[in-house]
Amino acid sequence: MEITARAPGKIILAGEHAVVHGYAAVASSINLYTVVSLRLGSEDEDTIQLQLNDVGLDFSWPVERIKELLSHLGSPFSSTPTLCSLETVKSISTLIDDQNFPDTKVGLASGVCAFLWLYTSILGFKPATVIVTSELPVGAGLGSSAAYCVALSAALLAFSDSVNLDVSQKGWLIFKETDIELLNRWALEGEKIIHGKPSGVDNSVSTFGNMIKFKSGDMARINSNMPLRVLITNTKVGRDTKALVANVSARKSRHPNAMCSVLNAIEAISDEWSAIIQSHAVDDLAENEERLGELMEMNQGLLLSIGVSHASIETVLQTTMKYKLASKLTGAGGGGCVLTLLPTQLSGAVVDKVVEELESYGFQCFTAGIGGKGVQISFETSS
Ligand SMILES: Nc1ncnc2c1ncn2[C@@H]1O[C@H](COP(=O)(O)OP(=O)(O)OP(=O)(O)O)[C@@H](O)[C@H]1O
Ligand SMILES: C[C@@](O)(CCO)CC(=O)[O-]
Ligand SMILES: [Mg+2]
Repeated sequence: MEITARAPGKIILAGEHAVVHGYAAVASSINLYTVVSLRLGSEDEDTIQLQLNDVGLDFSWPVERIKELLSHLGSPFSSTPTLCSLETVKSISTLIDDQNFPDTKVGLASGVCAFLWLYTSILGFKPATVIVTSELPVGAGLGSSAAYCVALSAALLAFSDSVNLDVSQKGWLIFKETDIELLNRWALEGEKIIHGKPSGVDNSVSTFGNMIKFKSGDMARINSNMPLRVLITNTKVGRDTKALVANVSARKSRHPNAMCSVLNAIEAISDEWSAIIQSHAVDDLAENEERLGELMEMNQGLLLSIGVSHASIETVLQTTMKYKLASKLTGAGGGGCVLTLLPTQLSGAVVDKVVEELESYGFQCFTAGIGGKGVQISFETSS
């Protein structure tokens, strides 16, 4: 039997980085997905195979070799999301080294490590083939790591003893409430391997979908009363969330008072964002869009002050500013993607001009549906 799971990416509208330190953030799912298909039993019966199509990597581990390094952990323990210890990361790294991991792709090794941890913890040592494909740019601020961990956790849990699913149902299905909490906790353990110190906002919005406000591990759903349109510009400058998060923490320990003031200011922006977006005053749409734009500009200024902007991001800001449009980086920054608010009254001709100018720098612009469903699974064989 084959199972397919899909999990959405996300945009952070306000509060990235601050959220790692316990301050509020506002995030929304987008309709771009990472898809994981999982078939138990592999062509070669005694292996666990992983195919990462977007990054051109293929792995095949003999089950016996994985057991040799990890069976002392007593897996599977699918109902108990558990931190992957440093010692286990070392054992898993040996499994990755066995596969002659290409030096040029070494940044992707933590994702493979997260796979092996989630796989063996949830399903133990059953042979299988797992294929990952994504519509999200990998490592560009749209939550590709969270979507990867959430979709993997969903596919693995669907085959575990810990969740109850009706395999006869057709189409995309959602998990029951208790099962989805378990899934989200496993995805967070995967994110910890990739990010080091994730706040949990990315995996939560990918798991539950919609728009959320997130603070210190707690999530509140936001019911948006405003149409929201943003342009996403991928600067294509590669970056790594783990390093950026670590840099912000280091700056915070060097300048605790100044950094706390900045992070508090970011939280005030997240609070105002969520209040405006939920406001019922539909007559004030243009005014509210203006206020959101101002908040985005302020948030971007504060993100610059904590050291996570980049020359490419500044180029996007200067370009959109010429058209009086507000922008901010989204996700960890340091390159990656930038959001530009597109007010309802903005003409298509202006949007086309902005996109043309941004793309002349080699950036890639696109739009995405905001606030759709979270993780889903299907028992129908993908074509
Ligand atoms: N489709 C995929 N195939 C393989 N690995 C992936 C995939 N998507 C994500 N990853 C893993 O996630 C890592 C990128 O995560 P990272 O957190 O740096 O960026 P992001 O999640 O896209 O951005 P942000 O955290 O700012 O939202 C990759 O290096 C890889 O290990
Ligand atoms: C930079 C960060 O705040 C958001 C990354 O999308 C990290 C996190 O919250 O885990
Ligand atoms: Mg990430």
